[in-house]
Amino acid sequence: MPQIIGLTGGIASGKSTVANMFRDKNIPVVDADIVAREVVEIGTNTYKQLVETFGNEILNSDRSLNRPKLGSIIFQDEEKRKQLNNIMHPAIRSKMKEQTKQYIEKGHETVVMDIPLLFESKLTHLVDKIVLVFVNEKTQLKRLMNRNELSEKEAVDRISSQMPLKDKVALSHAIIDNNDTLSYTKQQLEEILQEWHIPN
Ligand SMILES: CC(C)(COP(=O)(O)OP(=O)(O)OC[C@H]1O[C@@H](n2cnc3c(N)ncnc32)[C@H](O)[C@@H]1O)[C@@H](O)C(=O)NCCC(=O)NCCS
Ligand SMILES: Nc1ncnc2c1ncn2[C@@H]1O[C@H](COP(=O)(O)OP(=O)(O)OP(=O)(O)O)[C@@H](O)[C@H]1O
Repeated sequence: MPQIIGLTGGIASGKSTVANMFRDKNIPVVDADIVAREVVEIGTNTYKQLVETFGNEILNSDRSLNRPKLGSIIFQDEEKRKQLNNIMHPAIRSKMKEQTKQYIEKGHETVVMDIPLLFESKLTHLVDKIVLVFVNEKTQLKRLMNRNELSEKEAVDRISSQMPLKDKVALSHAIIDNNDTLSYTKQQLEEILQEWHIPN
């Protein structure tokens, strides 16, 4: 039986970093953030619904989606975030399921679904096992501000839009502590794969 691993965490906790470690082991990853970009390409249904709901102000001059602008709207307004989620999540979910199915049909025994909002969006039924990438609040804030060049307020807004990472711990089957070096993170991943009898 193929095994689907759900990879989750909080914003800037290190999911993409760990996802790349899976890819290095030839375990394919279906990434919700990448799929979320595909479903809003100009002309898609999702794109049209977003423009209808949020107006032309969320577009760049070439009519592509202005991501920082949309982010600044939805991360500080729960109602607007819900509207965005209602428009985008069904499309993201069905495309992710399709991509996962394709990897399994190609013969992969293990596929990773990287889903930041796995718990918030109640998607745990899509996966067999859950790996949580964990960082403490201080590290999370610092890495998010550095990576996205956000002010402290903007970064705190983004972190607060998700379930607190510490509440995700008890809901996960394995935890990777990513506060430390990348080699320590990789070592923990290898231990989990061994414990779950996943060849790597
Ligand atoms: C608002 C958008 C355009 C901002 O784009 P931006 O390039 O700044 O961020 P990016 O897409 O790289 O997302 C970064 C992280 O933000 C967090 N995040 C994104 N969307 C949401 C959301 N609706 N609620 C809570 N956290 C979110 C996730 O941890 C994600 O990994 C973008 O995040 C988006 O399209 N969000 C809606 C789709 C979604 O919910 N994606 C999350 C995975 S299902
Ligand atoms: N162990 C580590 N040591 C130092 N920096 C790290 C470590 N792990 C990740 N980072 C850095 O922290 C930032 C966040 O990591 P990453 O992009 O992997 O997180 P993410 O969970 O995928 O984020 P998002 O939810 O926003 O997609 C990146 O700039 C990354 O280079």
